[in-house]
Amino acid sequence: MVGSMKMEDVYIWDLNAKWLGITPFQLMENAGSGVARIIEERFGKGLKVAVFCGTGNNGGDGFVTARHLSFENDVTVFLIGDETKIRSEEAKLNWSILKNLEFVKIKILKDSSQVKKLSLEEFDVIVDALLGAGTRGEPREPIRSAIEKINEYHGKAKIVSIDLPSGYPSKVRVKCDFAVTFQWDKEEYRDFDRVIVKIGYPRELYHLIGPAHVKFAFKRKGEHKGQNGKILIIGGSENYYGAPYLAGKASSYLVDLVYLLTPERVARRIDDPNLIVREVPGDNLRGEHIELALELSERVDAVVIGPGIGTKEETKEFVLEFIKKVEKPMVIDADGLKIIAEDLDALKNRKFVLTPHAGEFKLLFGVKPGGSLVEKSKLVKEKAEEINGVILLKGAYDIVSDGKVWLYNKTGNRGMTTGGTGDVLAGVVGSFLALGNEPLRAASAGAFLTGFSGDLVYEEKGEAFTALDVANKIPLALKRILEL
Ligand SMILES: NC(=O)C1=CN([C@@H]2O[C@H](COP(=O)(O)OP(=O)(O)OC[C@H]3O[C@@H](n4cnc5c(N)ncnc54)[C@H](O)[C@@H]3O)[C@@H](O)[C@H]2O)[C@H](O)CC1
Ligand SMILES: [K+]
Repeated sequence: MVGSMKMEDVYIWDLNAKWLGITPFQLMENAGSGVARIIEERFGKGLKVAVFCGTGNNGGDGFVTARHLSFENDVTVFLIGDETKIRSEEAKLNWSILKNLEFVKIKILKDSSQVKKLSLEEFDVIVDALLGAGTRGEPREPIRSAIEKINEYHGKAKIVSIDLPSGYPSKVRVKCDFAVTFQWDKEEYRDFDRVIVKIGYPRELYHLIGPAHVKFAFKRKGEHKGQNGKILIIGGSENYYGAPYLAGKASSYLVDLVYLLTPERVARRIDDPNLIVREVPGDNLRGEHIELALELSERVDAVVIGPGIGTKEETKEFVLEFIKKVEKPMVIDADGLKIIAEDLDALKNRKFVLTPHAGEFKLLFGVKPGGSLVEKSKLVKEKAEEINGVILLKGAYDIVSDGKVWLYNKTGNRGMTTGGTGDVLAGVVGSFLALGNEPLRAASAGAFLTGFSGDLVYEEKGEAFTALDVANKIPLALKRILEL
């Protein structure tokens, strides 16, 4: 069991499950049949059952439960609300199926006066499918009266809530004997007895990075200029100018302001109006440029350090000093990784994502990742825990870990081995940091979005494409993901 889950995780798994092709119809069928099975296991058959349904998908689960219990039990469905309010396709389908059955009694109660008049003496079991995860605020009428009506029979009939006691977490909630909840034990659902049933999610969903990670990471802090993330890219040297440019280009699609700190000869080669280039004299960044770099870092939300920065002695001093002093979350990539490999202590109390490929991983940790996905993820998790930060190990499947959980990303293709896609990735991960995400989310979303952009380029061009193609495909990739 992977500990307790946050609701946000559940929404992410839901969305990624859909991306895998698992439909809400399957989930609702499995949910409702799971509840029916638990009821029959616990209370037998030949029961008089009342199923109280709302007009959301919690109610939809109730429709399915009623169908599964019908005929062998005497089932009455109470729809609390107007049937035209049933809105999801899956709930509508299950409602119409129910209405076609002869052996299910249906009562539609639209207002609370009708509900208050109800007597439920005859029922052995009352199923509460009024409200579930979609509850917003205190229960409103007529649902409220239905909750109060059910509670009149607490201790007389068996009361089984679907997913959670309706009304929860407000104090007006169903006093159920237990709730049947789905697939994982949400930490928000703690103070009631519950039975967990699986409803079709593959367990590996906990480890799969999907489009939902990008959707949640691409939150826009505010709609005003400059509130949507500012990033500083530090890189370039006498023999590399493309790397910092690619990282900056990728970032320019995701955040509002992109600063680029680079030696003058690199700066002269970059004439992209989206990038605010700050140059230092000479061929390489070195110790005397620390102050400028730190001063610039104060203006941004996140930093990417390493693309094309080179490994001259003078540059090593600059990189290590900067990493120790910077106050912002950062991505350390490429030559930056080679430099800190000599002094991992520089990472103490820092907030960072390392983005090594297998060779850089070996340089950092003395062991080359190999074997199965699980073996590699175990190694990445172990090293991430050791350095107390996030590692994104690039590969056919990228592996991301913060030392507590591990995730893998399947997007991307063979064409991505072209030089520079690592720089694009570093810029994308840095941008998600700049948008306010924790390192694990930033790395996960960055891996998915970069690979997905590469997949869109592959669809268009086959394997012969450049890293700049990948960077320029980010807007379309993001659009596709946000539409899912
Ligand atoms: N992925 C899963 O885990 C699955 C969940 N299923 C079930 O779906 C519900 C969540 O369904 P949703 O439609 O989002 O919301 P609800 O049915 O819980 O409620 C929405 C419904 O109720 C009205 N409403 C909201 N707040 C209130 C209120 N305070 N008072 C009165 N009415 C309220 C709102 O207008 C809607 O009409 C989840 O709990 C599971 O049971 C899937 O079926 C299986 C997979
Ligand atoms: K419920």
